Amino acid sequence: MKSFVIKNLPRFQLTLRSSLLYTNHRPSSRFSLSTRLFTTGATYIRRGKATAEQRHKCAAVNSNDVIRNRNKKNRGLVVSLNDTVSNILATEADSVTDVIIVGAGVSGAALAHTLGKARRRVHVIERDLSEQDRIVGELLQPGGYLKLIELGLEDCVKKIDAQRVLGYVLFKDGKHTKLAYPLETFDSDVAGRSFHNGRFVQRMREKAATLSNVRLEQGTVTSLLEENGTIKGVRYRTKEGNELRSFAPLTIVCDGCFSNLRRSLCKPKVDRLSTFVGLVLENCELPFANHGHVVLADPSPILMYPISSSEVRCLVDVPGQKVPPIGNGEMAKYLKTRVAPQVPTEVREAFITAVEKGNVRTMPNRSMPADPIPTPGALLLGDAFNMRHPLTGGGMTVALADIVVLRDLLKPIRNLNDKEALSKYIESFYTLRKPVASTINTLADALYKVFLASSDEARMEMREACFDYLSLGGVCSSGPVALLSGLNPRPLSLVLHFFAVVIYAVGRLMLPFPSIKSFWLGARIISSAASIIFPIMKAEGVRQMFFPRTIAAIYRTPPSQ
Ligand SMILES: Cc1cc2nc3c(=O)[nH]c(=O)nc-3n(C[C@H](O)[C@H](O)[C@H](O)COP(=O)(O)OP(=O)(O)OC[C@H]3O[C@@H](n4cnc5c(N)ncnc54)[C@H](O)[C@@H]3O)c2cc1C
Repeated sequence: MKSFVIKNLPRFQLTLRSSLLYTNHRPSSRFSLSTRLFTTGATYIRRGKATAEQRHKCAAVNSNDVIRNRNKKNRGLVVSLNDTVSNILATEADSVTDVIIVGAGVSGAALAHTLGKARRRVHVIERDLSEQDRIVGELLQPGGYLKLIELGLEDCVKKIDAQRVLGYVLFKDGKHTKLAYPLETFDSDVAGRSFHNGRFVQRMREKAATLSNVRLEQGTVTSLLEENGTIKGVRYRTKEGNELRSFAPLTIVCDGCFSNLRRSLCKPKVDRLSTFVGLVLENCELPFANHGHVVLADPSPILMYPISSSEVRCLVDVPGQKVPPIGNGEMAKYLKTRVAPQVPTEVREAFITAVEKGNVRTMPNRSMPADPIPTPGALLLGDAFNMRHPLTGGGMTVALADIVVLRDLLKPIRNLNDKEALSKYIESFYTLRKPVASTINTLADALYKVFLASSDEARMEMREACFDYLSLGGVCSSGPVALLSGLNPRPLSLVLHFFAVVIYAVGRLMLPFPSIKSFWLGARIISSAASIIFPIMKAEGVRQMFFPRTIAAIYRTPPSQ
């Protein structure tokens, strides 16, 4: 059997058996234009299994551009199929692809491997298969690592110079407090991991591509194909500019935080909270090895953690919608004069050197509660579906936890063309994922607001109390850290700790003797805390978060096989 090497995966070249279809990467002379234009038919032709009828259908599709654009404005990038052709396509596609995955980032790559291992025929379409250099998704919480193990992907954090993370250190006004992950009851291998996101994703893509039933293709999905309210597949553009279509009974959209395709599958309420300014610090040692560092700076937190044995990622939060422009030097000035004096002295020089080197990147920090529009044949996953502030590094943990839930739910469905069963399982997915996802989301957004510096005395009292509460140790630190790390993401525990901080903040104002001023400040702290947490919980869905059993769902737990 022949092998093909995908050349645009420089770090981990993917070697694929010739039975897989890689339209983009094949010597074009070996394939006719129609073969390259319609991948589904092409698979058959390539394998020499195409019947005359199938060849005919394939040609018919290529010669008929029957896609109409209906309600594009209101529905997002969704186009409708002409009935006749879609029937032909359904017959073709049913026998070839079970699941189309849009995007092979953290979610898409992990999902491709997971569904491939479950013997689904998967077609992954990813815009850029080369190794990305990004400032996102670089710290995987231990809870996320446990999910990686459940998915059999833990080896993807090996051989990429990933660093073990054992907890956090919080810095505030010259003081610091160490918060260890509660890992005592776990295997010694379990810990957080920090790494270059691109290396991690590339390892997962590589692993998915080793499965003969996973087809990884470089292309940009431009729209979802819909017929009578059911998503039938996608339309995409290859690297060479060819417009192709792919069809499957289930399309899972994992196109990340800037998703163009989410609009028809959810009601996106995106809130831009702040911006992370990312730098890489070289040749320096963090004050506490193997720990994430969070500085409660003014106006907002600074994060640091190792991403390799010689590099430290520094993410400076800039609140609001705007950041100082990079081009005219204002950003460098801001970082040197306002931020540098607040970073720990051990890394200050490396911080200034990194600013002067000029490799400064920015990324918006956005929050978006999951609000799906249940649509037969399609599903959103990852940041396309749900986002939270990245302060707590929860995004990958939520995505991987969702994949575990989805994998278990889909297991009993042998035929994904059974639309009714598929829709019911997918609806159960929205309910089953909620307690874990909404706990991590609520904690991230609430903690970010608590950690912001403010001119409001009540907010500053709350910030101070939160730092002191976490410094108390025992359950006061292990409880919140278990939530943050994804080791024990329970909504009730989150609410208890949040209000324990509020009571602690108010209680100490009353000592040694309460005064009218302290009563008034205490009332403002309570009101301010409520104004932080209740809107987030409302957006997440109080009922789904705390009382998922009251929501109609066909399965409360993944059905036994
Ligand atoms: C600044 C910042 C820092 C973060 N840090 C952390 C952290 O430390 N830890 C953590 O757990 N989370 C972190 N997150 C969140 C984390 O990055 C995301 O939750 C995670 O990457 C989501 O994975 P995803 O697969 O949904 O999206 P992505 O990983 O972004 O993948 C999306 C993929 O889809 C592809 N794509 C997009 N459009 C198309 C298209 N039309 N057709 C084909 N392919 C397409 C893209 O090329 C990309 O490969 C951070 C987020 C931000 C903003």
